[in-house]
Amino acid sequence: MKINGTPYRSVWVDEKDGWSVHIFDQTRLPFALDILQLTTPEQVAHAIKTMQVRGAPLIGAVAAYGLALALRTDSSDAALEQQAAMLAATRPTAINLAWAIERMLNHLRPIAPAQRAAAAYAEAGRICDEDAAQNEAIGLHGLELLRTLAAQRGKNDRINILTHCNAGWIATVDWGTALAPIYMAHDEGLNVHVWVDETRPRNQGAALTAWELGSHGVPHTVIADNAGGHLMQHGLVDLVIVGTDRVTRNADVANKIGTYLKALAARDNNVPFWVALPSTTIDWRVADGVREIPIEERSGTEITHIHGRDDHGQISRVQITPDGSKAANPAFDVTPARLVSGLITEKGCCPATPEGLLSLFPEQG
Ligand SMILES: CSC[C@H]1O[C@H](OP(=O)(O)O)[C@H](O)[C@@H]1O
Repeated sequence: MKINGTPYRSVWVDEKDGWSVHIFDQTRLPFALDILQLTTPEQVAHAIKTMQVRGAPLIGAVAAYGLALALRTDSSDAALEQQAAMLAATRPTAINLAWAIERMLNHLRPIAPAQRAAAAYAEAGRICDEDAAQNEAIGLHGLELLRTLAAQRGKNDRINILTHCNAGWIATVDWGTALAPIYMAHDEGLNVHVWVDETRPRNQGAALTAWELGSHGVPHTVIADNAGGHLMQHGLVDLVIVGTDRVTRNADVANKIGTYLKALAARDNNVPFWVALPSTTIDWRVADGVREIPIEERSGTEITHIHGRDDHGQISRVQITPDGSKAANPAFDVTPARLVSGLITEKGCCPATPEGLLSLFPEQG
C-alpha cells in the first residue's frame, strides 16, 4: 500500500546490501514512521515478541526472513533447527508463524548448508509474494460482498462496517485481510465508513487501523471497544469484518481479545459477522478452537500502562491503574463458528463450517 504516495510492503530486504530486513516499528505508529533494519535472528525475535512487528501473516513472513538471517552466520543442521525453534516460540497463537517456519524447514533441510542462506531468502520472498497476492484476492472476494450490500441500499447510502484490532496492510505483507475489501470498495467509490474498535490494551485499532484508513482517505470513526454493541442495537452497523490469527477445520476463529464479544453482539442484533483470512491462517490439525488453540498471555503492564503522544509531542507511557493492582492480559479469544456468518478467503467466500472450508480447499479433505 502507499504512504504519502510511495508504495510500501510491511517487510522488505534492503536493496543495497541484499540481506538486511526492514520493517516498520509498529509500536511507534501513528506518531512516528520509524523503519527498523534487522540484521540478526535475535532482532527479529525481539521485534515479534515486543510487537514492533505484528499481525498473523506478517509475523510468519518476518520470521522466515529471520531464519534467512540466521543461516548467513551458521547454516549447519543444528543451527537451522535451533534458530527455527527460537523464532517459532516467539508467539503461540497465530498459526501463520508456525506454518512459515515449518515451510522454511521443509524447504531448507534437503539443501546443502552452503546453499541454504540464498535458498532461505528466496523462499521467504515467495511467502511474501504469495501473502500479498492472497490478500488482494481476499479483497476482491470481500468487495463482492460490499457491492451486494450497496446494491440492496440506496446508491449513496453509507455502508457502516465495524472492525476490531488491525487486520490491514500493516498486519500482512500487503493489502491486509479485513481491510482489503474496504480499500477496494472505497477506491471504487462505494460509500463505506468504518467503526474502528480502539482494541485495548495495545490499541491496534486506534493506532494502526485508524492510521491506515486515514492515510488512504477512508472515512472512519474510532470508538471504545465497548461501544460496538450499542451501535449495533441502533442499526448503525451493517456488518462486521475482522481478521484472524487461527481458524480451525471446524471454522472456530481465534482473533484479538474482544472479538468474541463483538460476535455475540452481532448475533443478538442480526448483524453479519465476517472473518477474512488467507489459507495460511487455517490450522487443519485443530477442530475445537476454544479447547485447542493456545491463547497468548501477555504482560500485565500492557493493561496497567498505555502509550501515546503527550502534550509536549513526545511518545510516552503512563500508568493508568493504582500501584499494586494486578492485571490479566489474555491477548486473544476464540469465536465459535456458530457465531460467524462466513469466511472470506483467497479462494472465495464460504460458510463457517467444515464443509464450507472443504468446498474451497478440497485437497484438505
Ligand atoms: C491479518 S492478521 C491480524 C490479526 O493479528 C492481530 O494480533 P496482533 O496484533 O496481536 O498480532 C489481531 O488478532 C488481528 O486480527
